[in-house]
Amino acid sequence: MSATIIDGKLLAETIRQRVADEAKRLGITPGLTVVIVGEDPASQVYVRNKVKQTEAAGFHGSEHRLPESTSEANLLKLVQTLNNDPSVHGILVQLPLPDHIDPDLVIRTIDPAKDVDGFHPINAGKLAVGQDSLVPCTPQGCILLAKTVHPDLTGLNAVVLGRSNIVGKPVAQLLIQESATVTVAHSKTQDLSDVCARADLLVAAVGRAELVKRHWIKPGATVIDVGINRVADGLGKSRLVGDVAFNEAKEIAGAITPVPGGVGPMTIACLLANTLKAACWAEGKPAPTF
Ligand SMILES: Nc1nc2c(c(=O)[nH]1)N[C@@H](CN(C=O)c1ccc(C(=O)N[C@@H](CCC(=O)O)C(=O)O)cc1)CN2
Repeated sequence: MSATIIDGKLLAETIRQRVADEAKRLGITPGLTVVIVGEDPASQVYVRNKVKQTEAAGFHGSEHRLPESTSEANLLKLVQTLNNDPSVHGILVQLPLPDHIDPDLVIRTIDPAKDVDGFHPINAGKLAVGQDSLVPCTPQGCILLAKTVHPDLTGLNAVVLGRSNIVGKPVAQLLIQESATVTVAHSKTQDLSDVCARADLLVAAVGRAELVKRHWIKPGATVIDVGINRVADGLGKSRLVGDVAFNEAKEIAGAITPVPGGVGPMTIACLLANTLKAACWAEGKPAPTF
């Protein structure tokens, strides 16, 4: 039997609409500023889409496009300026940054109350101890997608494949908050495929194209594929694939997210939700949840 395909594009549209409606109801115009350094083509597209979708939600969106040669000091100065600008509720510095800039230092310089990526150590710490915080967007998206299949994640055996600060660790924290039983697996895990094959819910966030094969998946499991890997299609062009070998996985999984059209679109929808949350906090209004 073939798995249910979880439609991330559709859910992202629904979330974006709800976020826009809530902002209107609250009488708030959230402001998001996106900073990009350099010419990475994929980043250019993501930033364009972020600003476009921000404006489509009725928010104020702006961008700073800086040349590859921008010094770390100048980028930090810009972040400080944005920290001090009351019309900016959310600041996002697009990753990856050029090699001469330390991303951790940049992230630590963003005011945690405006850190709509949720990457600042203060926000990561709050998430770890279960305090309300700005939560990283892709992990939030993973949970919302998983909940379309399992509205209650309590007691599910969840395996998170990947341990990055941006996806793996926060997804694991969110799943713990949802009372799932969580295993974090990674490239050094022994019997990796067997560990994954015990999961009722498998979140693949390892950044390796089509690593997860059919026999890594428990029959009927829900598979959330975070990977976005560009590979050659053999015809001189390229195509996007996830961390899961989708065609074989969908024959055994109960439900699965596609790539593209799964987790990716949820990242920007959750970014708008975080921007509204930051704006509500700044204006002393209760922040809605989605
Ligand atoms: N500061 C940040 N940098 C980066 C983040 C992030 O959350 N914050 N995440 C990724 C890139 N990213 C957002 O920035 C992102 C990636 C993918 C998508 C998306 O919608 N993907 C589509 C396919 C798009 C395509 O054709 O290339 C999909 O999966 O359907 C949105 C946002 C790294 N940097």
